[in-house]
Amino acid sequence: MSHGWGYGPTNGPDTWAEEFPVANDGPRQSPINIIPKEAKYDSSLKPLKLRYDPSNAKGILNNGHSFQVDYVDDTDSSTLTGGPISGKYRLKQFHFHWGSSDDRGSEHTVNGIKYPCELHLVHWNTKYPSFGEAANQPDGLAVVGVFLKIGAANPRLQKVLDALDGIKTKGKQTTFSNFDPKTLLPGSLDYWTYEGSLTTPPLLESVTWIVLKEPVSVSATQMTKFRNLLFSGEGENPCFMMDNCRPPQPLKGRQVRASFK
Ligand SMILES: N/C(=N\S(N)(=O)=O)N1CCCC1
Ligand SMILES: [Zn+2]
Repeated sequence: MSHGWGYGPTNGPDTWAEEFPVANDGPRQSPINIIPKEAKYDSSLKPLKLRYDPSNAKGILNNGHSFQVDYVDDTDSSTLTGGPISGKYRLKQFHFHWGSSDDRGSEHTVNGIKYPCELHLVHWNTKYPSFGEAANQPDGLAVVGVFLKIGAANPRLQKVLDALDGIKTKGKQTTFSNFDPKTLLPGSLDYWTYEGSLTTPPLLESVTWIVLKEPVSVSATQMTKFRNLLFSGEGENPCFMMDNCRPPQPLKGRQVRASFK
């Protein structure tokens, strides 16, 4: 039975370096703790431009580590441009990380504060022929991170949450169509940005991180729906999906820039 990486006591983030040495040795690992007072305002940073075609949504999958909503990425109809990046990056998928309780779950932290959940919108640089190729390049990926904060129920999340009953166990997927992830974003697109990595194995150091300053709301009841997913597959011992978050990693001299004063 393959052991495989995960978030448990025997295969969690502290063990990943055994198979993926970059976990400990890499100069640009993610996530990080963002200290706003140490971020440098950069007036050359452009506004983010996110243009998504809702009809590109194609499915929702429980991948055993999180769940993801996948997008058709064979044209430039759903893209990220502007911000800290050059050129055009195509939306590949979005997914979330969350905790076992409302006091933790995000991967990035702000002044050491953890949010209960963090949304990641994963994009790849169209100067490369595919996501797989781009993921191995230092400027290959751009991930927009959005914090979710406990408050009023977020109606924009509901369509995603209502689909989770159909993908309870690892490997399950269903169709998921007509969804614009722009609706999940906060009113302000102010952001912090730094050069980092995937936060899961293979931890490739190919991500330009764009972390939005303003969180969006999620209710405690909505959070329970995330935690009702299973890491485990059908017929396996059930293991509820929660705390699927890597802790902040050493900054190793990196500069975090801010798009706002
Ligand atoms: N770790 C990842 N994204 S993340 N958590 O760094 O945004 N991914 C692994 C394969 C596709 C995206
Ligand atoms: Zn992620």
